[in-house]
Amino acid sequence: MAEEETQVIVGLEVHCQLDTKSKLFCGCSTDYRSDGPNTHLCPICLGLPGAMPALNKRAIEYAMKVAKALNCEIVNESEFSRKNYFYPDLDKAYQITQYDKPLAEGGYLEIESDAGGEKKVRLTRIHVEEDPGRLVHMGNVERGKYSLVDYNRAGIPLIEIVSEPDMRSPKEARKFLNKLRATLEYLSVFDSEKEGSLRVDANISIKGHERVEVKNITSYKGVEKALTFEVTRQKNLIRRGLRIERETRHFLEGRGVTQSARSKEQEHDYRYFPEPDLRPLRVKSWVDGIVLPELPDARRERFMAQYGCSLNHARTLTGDLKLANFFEKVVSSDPKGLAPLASTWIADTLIGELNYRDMGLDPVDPESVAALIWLLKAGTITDKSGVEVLRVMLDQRLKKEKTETPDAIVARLGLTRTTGDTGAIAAAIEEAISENPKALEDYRNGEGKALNFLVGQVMKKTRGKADPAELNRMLIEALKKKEA
Ligand SMILES: Nc1ncnc2c1ncn2[C@@H]1O[C@H](COP(=O)(O)OP(=O)(O)OP(=O)(O)O)[C@@H](O)[C@H]1O
Ligand SMILES: [Mg+2]
Ligand SMILES: [Mg+2]
Repeated sequence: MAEEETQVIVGLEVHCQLDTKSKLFCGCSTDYRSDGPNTHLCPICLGLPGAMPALNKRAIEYAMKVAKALNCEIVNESEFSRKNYFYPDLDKAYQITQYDKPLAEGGYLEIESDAGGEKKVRLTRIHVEEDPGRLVHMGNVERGKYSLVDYNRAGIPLIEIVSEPDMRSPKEARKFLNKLRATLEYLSVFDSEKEGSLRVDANISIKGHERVEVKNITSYKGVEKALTFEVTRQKNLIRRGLRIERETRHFLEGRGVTQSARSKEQEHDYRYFPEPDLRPLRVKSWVDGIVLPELPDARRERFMAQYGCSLNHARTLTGDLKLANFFEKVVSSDPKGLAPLASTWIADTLIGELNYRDMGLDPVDPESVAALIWLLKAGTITDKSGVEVLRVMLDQRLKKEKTETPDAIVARLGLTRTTGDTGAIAAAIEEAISENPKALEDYRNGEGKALNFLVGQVMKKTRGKADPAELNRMLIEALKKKEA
């Protein structure tokens, strides 16, 4: 099939919990995760007869902050509606949401496109709604033995951000979500670390064919995986000349596959009508009073200008609020001097080592990393030893052992660079050459790889402490002598 015929089209509906103290229509605390199920309830969030909702002003301010940051237009008048459906996660049998008059329309979010460079993903709308309760299925969704329900989550403020179908691959969808998460965190309206704080319905089609909606994916990686699975499934059907059904599917996280769900409710099944207990919302005039903080794109530009970061490093560092703050703390004692080393060591090495350990940034203190960068900058240790020190630092934190300063680790492991100690290097070179006559021969026959191999051997013998430039120079000299 030609590429044009297999063009992937993705649009996302993203539900984000707003990090308010109390729920959207009552005073119940939203901080329920550490408490037992069904402990943060009142007649309003339970929807008992006669209970009257009262709108949380802070939630609307948060939603407007997001709308402004995403370049949306706040409408003159928006409205809450009741979306009626029967499902055990909804004890009052309707959800208060916004339907034909959402809070905000239009807007866009810029992401790094697959083709390279920035691209705008247009947004359709942002609306405010209450979260339903949480169902815990014992067994899987389709064939569970029974389900438990926790209404603590019922009534927590959500915004739903609906994108236009502007993404062209699962990877772009992942980029969109990462950028959105970063933006929400910079705005201090969202806590991505809270379980279930972001949930995605991912719509995907192949150009010219029906779209499929994969509902309620709860992880960023999950969205990319579910979409990747769908691309393969849909392309296979098309290749075999079969039709793609317009349907809703579930993502089975453990198996990495999607599965057809019961047929999707039609819009009229929801019997939407304006919520009679809430007045229309006229808040457009608040927009001018909303002051936005520095957002990820602006911070990225600043990191490049102020610290000389490469585009990729700046992207990585500012793509996460905590990481960006961490970087600025690390370089604070000498921004110009430390930034070049700190960019690579944090954006590449530290992130790599953290991911490898499935570890977050929280246990790592910027002071220790700054101390390590100073050692590297002063030339006290080699890059190779730097990695070793970093690994020890991370392992101590991961295993909750007593932590040592980088200097203490260098001293304990004897990692100080053996520069000037040419005797030790020369001895290691002699050893390496005599142990590897084949490499010597290959080198004589002009094989460049042999030199790299010998460098590695000498490095090993000096346990990475030798200055790489010095080592290289001395090794080539020694090899030349042997040739003569
Ligand atoms: N051809 C398409 N391929 C992939 N995604 C599409 C396509 N057309 C529309 N979409 C996306 O589908 C989503 C439609 O969401 P919307 O909430 O408007 O309707 P819905 O899915 O029918 O309703 P519900 O809120 O009940 O899920 C948007 O994110 C849009 O970008
Ligand atoms: Mg929707
Ligand atoms: Mg949808």
